[in-house]
Formats: sequence, C-alpha cells, structure tokens
Amino acid sequence: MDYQHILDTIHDEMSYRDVKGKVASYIPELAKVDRKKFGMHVYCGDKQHFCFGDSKENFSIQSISKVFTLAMAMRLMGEDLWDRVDVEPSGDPFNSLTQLEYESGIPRNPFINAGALVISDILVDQLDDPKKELLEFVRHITGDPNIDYDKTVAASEKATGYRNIALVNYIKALGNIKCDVEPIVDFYFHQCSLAMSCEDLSKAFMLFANRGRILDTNEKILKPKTVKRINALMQTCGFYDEAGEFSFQVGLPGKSGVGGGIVAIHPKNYSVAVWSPILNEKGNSELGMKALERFTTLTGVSVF
Ligand SMILES: NC(=O)CC[C@H](N)C(=O)O
Repeated sequence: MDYQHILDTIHDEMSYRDVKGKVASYIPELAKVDRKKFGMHVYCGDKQHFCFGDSKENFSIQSISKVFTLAMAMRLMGEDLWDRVDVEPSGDPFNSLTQLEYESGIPRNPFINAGALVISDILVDQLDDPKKELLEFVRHITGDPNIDYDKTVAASEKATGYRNIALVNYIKALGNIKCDVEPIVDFYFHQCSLAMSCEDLSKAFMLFANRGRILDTNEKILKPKTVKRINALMQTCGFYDEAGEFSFQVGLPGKSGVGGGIVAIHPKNYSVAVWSPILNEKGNSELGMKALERFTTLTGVSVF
C-alpha cells in the first residue's frame, strides 16, 4: 500500500477553506489556535510511518486523553471498573448532565465528560501522583520524553470549567465520586491539556492496534482483552452523539478532542492521527473526519 501517495492525495484534495465550522472557544486558550492548521500521520505495524502538513506540531489533545486514562484505570481495576461507568453510547453531547439524574450517577461511558471524570476520581484515589504517572505512561508508550502538559491551557479551562465542576459535584451527590472535587478536576484539566502531535498520537495509539504492545519495544502494556474493550468503546462512543456517523463514514475505532485532533486505529494494521482545529457542531474536527473518510476509502481498509 502506498500510504504516502494516499496522504498526498488527501492533502491536495482538502483545505480548511472547504469547511465552515469554528475553532473551540469555550476554553479561551483554544480560540487562539490558527484555523489553517492541518496535518496527518500514519503509523504501520511494520514501524513505517507517513505524514503531511502540520503532523509534527503539538496541539491540545483534549478528550483524546480519555483513552489513556481509561487504559490506566483498567490496569488498576480490571473488570470492576464497569460498576462505576457503563459501556453504552450516550447519544448526547460530550458535556451533558441529563442522563446522570435518571441513571443514578453511573455515566453512560468513559468517553463522555461524566465518565472521564469518574475515571479521574479512580486515578486520583488510587495513584500517589496521578499527573506524574499519566505523563510517564504517555511518554513511555510514545518513547518521547518531552511530552508535557500545557499549563496555560489547563489554567484556561479551569477558569471557565463550570460544567465539568458541576458534573463532579453532581456525580458526587449521587454517590459515584470518592475524592474531593478539586483534585479530580485539576487532574482532568491537566490530562486534557496534554500537548502532542499527530506523530506522537499515531505512535501512542499503535498500542491499541498492536494488541497492547508498544510498537518499538514489543513490551506488553495492556492485556488483549483490555484492548478489545477499549477499541469497542472507541467504535461505539468515541465521537459522542456523532459516533454512528463516524462509524458510517470512516469505519474505524477512534477518538476525537475539541483541540481538533482525531486518532483512529485498524487492529493489527495501522494507527492514523489527523489534526484540524475547525470543529463541527458536535465538537469533532470537520476536516479531520473528511480526511479520515477519504483515507479509508482510498486505502479500502476499514474494520467493516
Ligand atoms: N470533547 C472534548 O475534547 C472536551 C474536553 C474538554 N476538556 C472538556 O471537558 O470540555
């Protein structure tokens, strides 16, 4: 497969001028990102990798971080985790509070904010220094010791993060949060602020395409069963109330973030990351989704 040719074709065909969405602004710092940015990176099981555009530039990974924290929580709790968070698509926006009331504080899945905040509670409760351990985890699986939090983005989200703070308080009132609210949201805002490139993300997500093993070293980090569960959740819940559309258009398990990144994987085959900060109404990268649709169409490879 000539991946470089396919990526070059996508780069030639598409431009930020073709999409009408907006860069996220409810986190003030994200509104400063240049809407012209566009990059893509593919990592393959044979360690070859291909890219175009701004694929080596760091951006705020936001909700993509929820996949890393889920992996860490599954390593700590195994199947007991599912007593605290469910595994169903929500069909609601990522930051919705409504289902919690009639579902007794058990979030629909770990990729909506409510679910990710319960995962944050678990990590804050069980780890001595969760921020340090998350950084170590991400640096280890990418082999990049320079990955770090963007403290300006974390502070910007904290200053305006009323909904997430409300979510933790509400879930705590319903009995599904153990720790204090402040350290949970502090950890969550930091995980969302992780600054990574498409290159970093496609390499990190090879873990999920490679049955839980780091591509470079073959070290086993996750059990195959854990990887199966995480990939299933990415397929059904990775794009909030657009999960069906992403499956329909692209046909890969994946995860998006409001920084405009999307990562998707094909089990045993490849991992692909794309970044364009212009979001559609559902909070997913508009150009990113189109680029991935072209990618699975031109390669003829999706999970379906
Ligand atoms: N979908 C997202 O990327 C949302 C992440 C963002 N930090 C929030 O909690 O609102």
